[in-house]
Amino acid sequence: MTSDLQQFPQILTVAGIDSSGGAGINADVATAFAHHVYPATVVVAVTAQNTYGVQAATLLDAQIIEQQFASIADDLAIKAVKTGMLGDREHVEVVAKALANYDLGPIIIDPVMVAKGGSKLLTDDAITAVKEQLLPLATLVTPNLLEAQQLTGIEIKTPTDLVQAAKMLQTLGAKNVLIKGGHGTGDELTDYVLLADQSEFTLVNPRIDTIRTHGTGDTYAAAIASNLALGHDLTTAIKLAKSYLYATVADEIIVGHGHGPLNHWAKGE
Ligand SMILES: Nc1ncnc2c1ncn2[C@@H]1O[C@H](COP(=O)(O)OP(=O)(O)OP(=O)(O)O)[C@@H](O)[C@H]1O
Ligand SMILES: Cc1ncc(CO)c(N)n1
Repeated sequence: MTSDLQQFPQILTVAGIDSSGGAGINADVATAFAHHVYPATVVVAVTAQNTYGVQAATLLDAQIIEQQFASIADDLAIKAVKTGMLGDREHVEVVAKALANYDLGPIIIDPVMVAKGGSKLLTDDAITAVKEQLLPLATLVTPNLLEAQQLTGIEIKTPTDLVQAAKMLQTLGAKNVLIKGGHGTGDELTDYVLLADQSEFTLVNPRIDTIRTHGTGDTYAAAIASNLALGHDLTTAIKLAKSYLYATVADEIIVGHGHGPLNHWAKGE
């Protein structure tokens, strides 16, 4: 369905719900609202988790996932979409098929594999499906260091390895690549970006001394999607998202006893 009305900027997040509210769809929705962007959601998984870790997870039936996409596509005007926790091979395939079927704008693939407490959010046999079916659709893929290693088979120890891995992700079909450095060691964290035109840049920030980093990856990708929906180009969208993310980590709120959630009020706009 189309409309001539000037529609409010809308994004879609395709991911899992976090019962403790800090990661997954919950983080994406908070991020979108903080950007004055409207978030629609396709729920793939429901998790029982808290700031200590993930206690249980259930994946929804393919049929209701397909219907959520259809319902949204029939009515809303989605300007950018991001994926997060997809769970297993079957669900990666269902989501890839839907993303290929509907025009939802730029596609940001956050290839979520492991939660902060160490629980697996994607089965090992799904990694091939991510490579073969999701990466070719990706406007941007946003792996952390471990995910980049899993997807490329390249052990990332040096800056040269990082560039190699990013190039490999492009060879696998992702147009633009952002490898996040949150799992790096040292006082500075470096994200590496390789764009479709082969230009590159890094984003460097001091490591904030906090354990309250639940949902950083989700928030980053959702902020990029929100900025794209607002009309920013990809480079600007990434830089603004990084600045938003940094503020949400720096100005911590105390929720729970472990890896607590981010402060989505930090920018206060
Ligand atoms: N302690 C910290 N201080 C400042 N920035 C951080 C910190 N931890 C993570 N970040 C930033 O958060 C972003 C996401 O990093 P990370 O590599 O941890 O992603 P992720 O593993 O996908 O996150 P998640 O565990 O939420 O899935 C990076 O840009 C990183 O620099
Ligand atoms: C539902 C969900 N998605 C993603 C992550 C990773 O941040 C998490 N912990 N939980």
